[in-house]
Amino acid sequence: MANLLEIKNLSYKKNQKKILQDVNLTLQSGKIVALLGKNGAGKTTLMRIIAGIAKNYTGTVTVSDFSDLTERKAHLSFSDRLSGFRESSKIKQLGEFYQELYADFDNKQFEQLVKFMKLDPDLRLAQMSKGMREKLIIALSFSRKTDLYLLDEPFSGIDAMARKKIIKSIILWKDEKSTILISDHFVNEIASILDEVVVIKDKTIYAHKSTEKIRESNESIEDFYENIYEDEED
Ligand SMILES: Nc1ncnc2c1ncn2[C@@H]1O[C@H](COP(=O)(O)OP(=O)(O)OP(=O)(O)O)[C@@H](O)[C@H]1O
Repeated sequence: MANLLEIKNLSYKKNQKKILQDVNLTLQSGKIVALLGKNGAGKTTLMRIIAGIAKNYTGTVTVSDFSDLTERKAHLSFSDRLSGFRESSKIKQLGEFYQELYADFDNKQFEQLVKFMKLDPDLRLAQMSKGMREKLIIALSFSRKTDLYLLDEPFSGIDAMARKKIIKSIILWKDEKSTILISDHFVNEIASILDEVVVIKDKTIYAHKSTEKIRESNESIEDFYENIYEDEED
């Protein structure tokens, strides 16, 4: 099977401080993968590097065989908190904006996803709750037809119903060949849909295991993750 994401010997510093060191990670196509780690472990940083937003790293990052930044960006989608948009923008206007920005954006699919998420297309960003924003980010992300989806903490601070809706949409709208990397602090809420688990600890990829292997050894995914941090005190 083809490697969709390949990270080799990646290190990253910010203000002289080492944030990630010697990260190596290979993900194949068609997988749903959790990126786990406690606060400050480096999950967002790693996603920003893959997405080409954080640039001054050493090592190589390849997405669908593309390492060149422009080409790499065309083959991935990164949920970026909607920070670049005016608060007065309506949902449907964001759809139009994305359509101009990304050749692979399908506005029809966006309209369907917005409906599926029970969002009003005329709602403005300023009127939206955290959960509604997360749903919108998911709708925008999955309206692009791309190889790699990077979802940064899509479940933070949202209620159980919204979580279920997001998980359902991932299952329903995910293309067979695309790979999704989802960062979170907890794993239990997404455990059922995961193919693999990646844990960041001590500035690097501390563990990478398939959920099948974890379950084979009679361990729950949650225990597997918690055992990694067991001996640590905060
Ligand atoms: N702008 C910045 N300047 C300096 N250090 C930063 C900056 N942003 C993040 N860091 C540091 O980088 C490390 C990784 O942060 P990052 O946000 O990637 O972690 P995270 O795993 O996503 O955390 P969380 O779960 O809290 O979102 C932390 O030690 C943090 O202090």
